[in-house]
Amino acid sequence: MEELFELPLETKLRNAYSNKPSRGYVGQHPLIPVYESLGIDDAHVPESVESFTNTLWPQGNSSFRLSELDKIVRKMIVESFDLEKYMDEHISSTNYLLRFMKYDSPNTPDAKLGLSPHTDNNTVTILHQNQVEGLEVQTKDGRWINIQPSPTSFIVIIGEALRAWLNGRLYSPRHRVMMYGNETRYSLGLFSTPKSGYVIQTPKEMVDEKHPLLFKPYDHEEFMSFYYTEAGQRAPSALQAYCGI
Ligand SMILES: O=C(O)CCC(=O)C(=O)O
Ligand SMILES: [Fe+2]
Repeated sequence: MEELFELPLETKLRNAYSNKPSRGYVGQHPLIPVYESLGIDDAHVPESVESFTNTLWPQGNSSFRLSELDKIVRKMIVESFDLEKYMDEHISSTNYLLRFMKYDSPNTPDAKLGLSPHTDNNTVTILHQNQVEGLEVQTKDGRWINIQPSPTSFIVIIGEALRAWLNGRLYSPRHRVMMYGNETRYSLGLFSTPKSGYVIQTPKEMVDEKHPLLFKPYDHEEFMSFYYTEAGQRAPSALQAYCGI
């Protein structure tokens, strides 16, 4: 992964530009200048990953199978809520975005914001990073806890799309990246994301008197258009503002 970031910026931009938000190259943002990332769309489609990796590693590279881990996690969740009859639809209604991220070290005694606090809007996020700390997750009572990086584990984060589908039964935590010290941080995220045109609708089994319906059915891609508007960015919960009941 480090070689990837040794490419000149112009090459990365030329190779990886995308019109869709959070796909392709993202970086040079004045609020978080230490952050750069590269997102590969349709990361579960071998041809799309191959064409991307061929551009970056013409000498070849091993294939990514992280999507299997995502499916295992989602199947376990579906089973634990007795929603097996929705399994096929749940699994087949997502695409994958694979994103590489680079956070420059601040090289100052002060911490620097690497990525602003947010919840993930997609279904499930799987993260892995080099041995440089920085990811922090907010507890329900507002405390930030530091996630210790491990070379042998992945971090799984529940996204808002899954929270909405499960009518709030699972929590989608706010998280951020804070950079300290003088080491560059690299991370990799696989984001399972509802397909465009697929309407996320809470199964009736998840709704009862104790658990009234939280969100109207919604299309993720249309919600993302709202998310990037001023109203979406200002709302304490963009999903709540968009389709909350
Ligand atoms: O770099 C990380 O560890 C976190 C990235 C993240 O939260 C995101 O891209 O949504
Ligand atoms: Fe995130």
